[in-house]
Amino acid sequence: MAAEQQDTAVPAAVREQHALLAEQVEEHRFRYYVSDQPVVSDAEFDRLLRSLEALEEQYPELRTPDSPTQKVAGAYETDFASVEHRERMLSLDNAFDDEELSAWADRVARDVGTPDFHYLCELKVDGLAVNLTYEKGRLTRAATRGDGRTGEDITPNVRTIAEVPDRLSGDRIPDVVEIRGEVFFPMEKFEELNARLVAAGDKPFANPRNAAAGSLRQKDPKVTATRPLHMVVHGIGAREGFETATLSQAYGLLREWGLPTARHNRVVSSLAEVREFIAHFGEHRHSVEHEIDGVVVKLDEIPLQGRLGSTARAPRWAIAWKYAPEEVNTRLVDIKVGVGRTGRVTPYAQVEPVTVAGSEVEFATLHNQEVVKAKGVLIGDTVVLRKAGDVIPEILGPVVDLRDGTEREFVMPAECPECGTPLRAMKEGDIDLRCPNAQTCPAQLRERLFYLAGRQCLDIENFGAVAAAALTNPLEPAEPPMRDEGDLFDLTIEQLLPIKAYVLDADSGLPKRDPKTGEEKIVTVFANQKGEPKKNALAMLENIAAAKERPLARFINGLSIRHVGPVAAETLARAFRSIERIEQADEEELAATEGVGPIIAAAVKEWFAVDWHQEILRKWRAAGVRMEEEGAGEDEGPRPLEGLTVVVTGTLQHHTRDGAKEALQSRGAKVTGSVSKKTSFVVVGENPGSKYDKAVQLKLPVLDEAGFAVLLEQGPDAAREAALPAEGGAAAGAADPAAPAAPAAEQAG
Ligand SMILES: NC(=O)c1ccc[n+]([C@@H]2O[C@H](COP(=O)([O-])OP(=O)(O)OC[C@H]3O[C@@H](n4cnc5c(N)ncnc54)[C@H](O)[C@@H]3O)[C@@H](O)[C@H]2O)c1
Ligand SMILES: [Zn+2]
Repeated sequence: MAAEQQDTAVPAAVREQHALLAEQVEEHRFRYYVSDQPVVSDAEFDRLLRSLEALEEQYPELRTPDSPTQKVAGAYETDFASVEHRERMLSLDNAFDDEELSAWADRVARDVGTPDFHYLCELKVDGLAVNLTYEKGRLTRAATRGDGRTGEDITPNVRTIAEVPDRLSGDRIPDVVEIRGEVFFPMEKFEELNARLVAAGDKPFANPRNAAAGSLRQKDPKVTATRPLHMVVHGIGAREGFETATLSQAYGLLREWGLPTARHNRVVSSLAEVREFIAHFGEHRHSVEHEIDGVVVKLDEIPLQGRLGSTARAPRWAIAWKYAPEEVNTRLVDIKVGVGRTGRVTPYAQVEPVTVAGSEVEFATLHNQEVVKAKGVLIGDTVVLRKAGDVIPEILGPVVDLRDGTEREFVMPAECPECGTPLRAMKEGDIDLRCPNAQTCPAQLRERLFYLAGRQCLDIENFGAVAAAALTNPLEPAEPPMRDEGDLFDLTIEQLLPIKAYVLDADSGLPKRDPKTGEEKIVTVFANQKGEPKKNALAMLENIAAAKERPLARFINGLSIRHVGPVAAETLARAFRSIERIEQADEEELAATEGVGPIIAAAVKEWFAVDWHQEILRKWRAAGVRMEEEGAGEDEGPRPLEGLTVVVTGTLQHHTRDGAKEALQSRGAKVTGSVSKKTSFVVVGENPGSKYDKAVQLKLPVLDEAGFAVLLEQGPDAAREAALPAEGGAAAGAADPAAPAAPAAEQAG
């Protein structure tokens, strides 16, 4: 069959198709290797190259030596002097699935002629290949790969990379050695670079790989020196005066000489272990210090590598396993803004839907207006979109070379898109703009409620985004059943039945339209066609009632107090045990609570100072919500230590730290982590730290374990008598009944 085809002439149409494809591939390579500004994603490029290969598979006549499939890309006239590599720099063959990987392994096993060989697994660094020549231990030349025989002389540029030693150190330095490696640009520095370029009126880069290439291939090495470039070594070329049995041993020597070898290499003896390595780094792709686009598997034994040899473009003893691409090119259709539950207004990108890393993406985060500017993206641009694992998709940068002049800059709106209130920064220096209309802005209200009902807070099943929107901002009736979250526990089925709302698209949040009439779809949200309650409406009400019993921390988290998330909520609940006591605590007490601090303390105080927030709590209480921890109510007996603030430090004999805390709290005392002049007592065990010194300095009553027992059993007055004599001449102060820690004086009211 194949033989027959070889004999038939290649049809003219196929020849033309081949020529067109070849030209496209060459053009993309030029943009990629020379301009550092590719216009298609790597995946798209790989597809083109593969279709070219497929054509040549079918019509082998087309596979001439000058076909792009037969060359290491990169023989171009550039601004750099050309230099010849002593030994060719090759590309790598790819495996895109397990079949291709095991086919390669089979070939290796067949051709090495011995069962005794090892695989060296390495990460495939996403950067650009560089060849370093060391002569008698001195770096004499650095070059790009070029076409594999001749590259560009970038020696002064490479010298600016801190990790690249000018002189090799240690013993056994060879007369000549070519070191191959990858220069990369760290992802976390990328946005900063583009911001600088855009501010200076220069072209931003589309992704870190292009930034690495563009930064290294600067005419002026001083510019290169300002870029945070790094290098990882992944191979050796020509060498005189040293030889090792395996590549992994060679890496060991390279490391001794001071070269930046890879940290994650592994030598294994079976394909199963290779697969494990591939799977492991597929999962932990982002825990590596550079971007990776795959794994390179090599035969470790150098003499066996020689036995397998190379094709015109790649060694037969190595293969590159490619991970699914995380970057795709797509069009930035629009930049919109969304309003969050604390009023923060954030721009986000709407792109032409694309599939990346296995899921369809239509939206990407842009954080804030400064980020939009820093990225240098315009509405209408082709952009590089990245989806790294489970992280929300982000836009890396624009493909500037595809602009046609119709692109426009994003302008942050001055008003809230949902309620029209002028936006502002809440504090001087805040980048984020907020809608200050916290109480009635439909977006904030909806988002707050959605959060309050969500998993982390009251966990009310059947109460999702649709219900939150329908209850606060329905089409009908005119008066919504919920003016704010205060009405949550008063909802009745009668209120729910008449509610009508748009059917919203889950992704865009916009009303869905009837495909035939083009009209927006409207539904009664909680009633069926007969006007009877839907099952999930009844379930929702039941779940709301049950949510009254949720732990205090869940309620605190659900209040959407700025800076108070689940962790701070948990801390506050544990320290104060009821909403009421949090409210009564003054700012300093709050701030002195371990895990709280001044920012949260101020935000909590601010929240309670707002009238309509108070109204929410009043309504909830009226509906029977307690918002306190078990045992924190009035019915728990006397609270002899009410109003005292106590610090415990050091190790106690008869109490664990938690036990001591519990004993104090159950008697009404507050236990804090830091000593201040408001502290009533400092309980000191063995090996106390600086808290003890501070207590002495502030002349506070200090209790040892016996004194602590007195405090628990007989109360503060007796404990003050039992306090340790203060050190260093302060004795009078500690014994003074007017010492600064009198509990009555510090009660906040
Ligand atoms: N977007 C575009 O327009 C465009 C154009 C041309 C090429 N490309 C992309 O460039 C790549 C093709 O380039 P290629 O021919 O250099 O092949 P390749 O990048 O797939 O593999 C060869 C290269 O991998 C590098 N490498 C990284 N880690 C390595 C390691 N541990 N061991 C050995 N080598 C390692 C080496 O520099 C080597 O030259 C593809 O990803 C392709 O999509 C994209
Ligand atoms: Zn608003």
